[in-house]
Amino acid sequence: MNMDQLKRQAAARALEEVRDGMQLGLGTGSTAKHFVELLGERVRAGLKVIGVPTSEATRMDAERCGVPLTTLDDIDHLDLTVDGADEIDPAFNLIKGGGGALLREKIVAAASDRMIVIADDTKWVATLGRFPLPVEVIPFGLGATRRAIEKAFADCGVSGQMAVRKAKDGHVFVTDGGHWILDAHLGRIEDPPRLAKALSAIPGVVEHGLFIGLASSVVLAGGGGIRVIERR
Ligand SMILES: O=C[C@H](O)[C@H](O)[C@H](O)COP(=O)(O)O
Repeated sequence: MNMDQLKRQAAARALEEVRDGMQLGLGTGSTAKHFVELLGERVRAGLKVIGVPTSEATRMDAERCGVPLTTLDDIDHLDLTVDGADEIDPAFNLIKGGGGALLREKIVAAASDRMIVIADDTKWVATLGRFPLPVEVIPFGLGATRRAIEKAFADCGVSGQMAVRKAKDGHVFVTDGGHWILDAHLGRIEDPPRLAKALSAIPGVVEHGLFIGLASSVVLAGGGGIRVIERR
């Protein structure tokens, strides 16, 4: 089974948790895209749900698949968010934002009663940090913000190169919110909650890709089958 089939399997398992009438957060990325497609099939077969997309890309996918959409201004909570991740550790800390959607993803996950993370099992790691940590920043004052981030890294005992993310065309990648992303190559993040707190305190940082205390369960698809792990 190839990686894409594993991602679809994880998405299909998460779909089993969806009930009629649910208000859903719809994640972003290649794994979440499978979930939106499978959800669309169920909607076309009569399932009644409404979704809040975490990116313009997901909004377009959901519209294409016939999933009805709303916003967090029009509903007061979400029952369940299903989203992918770039890394997941045993404490259910996540790195997200490889696709640049971390800000809306975090807003949606935080507004949700439950978050199911769907992934192939290569995303499950002992320690976060091999995947570069995305930090979404305001372009204004970037030099000062960068120095503040470096100081936060040093205070938290991590270090590594940071680079402004580029799009495929070589131009700076701009998020759905009009911001830029610094990708920090840290290698190991020993204390993700501490680093998350330090980054959140920096004025030019809009959001960062450390998701702490948001995931309720993880669905991992691998060669040996599906594993569902619940947060204790
Ligand atoms: O911004 C992107 C999201 O955080 C994705 O959920 C994450 O990058 C995982 O994406 P994929 O399922 O494509 O590996």
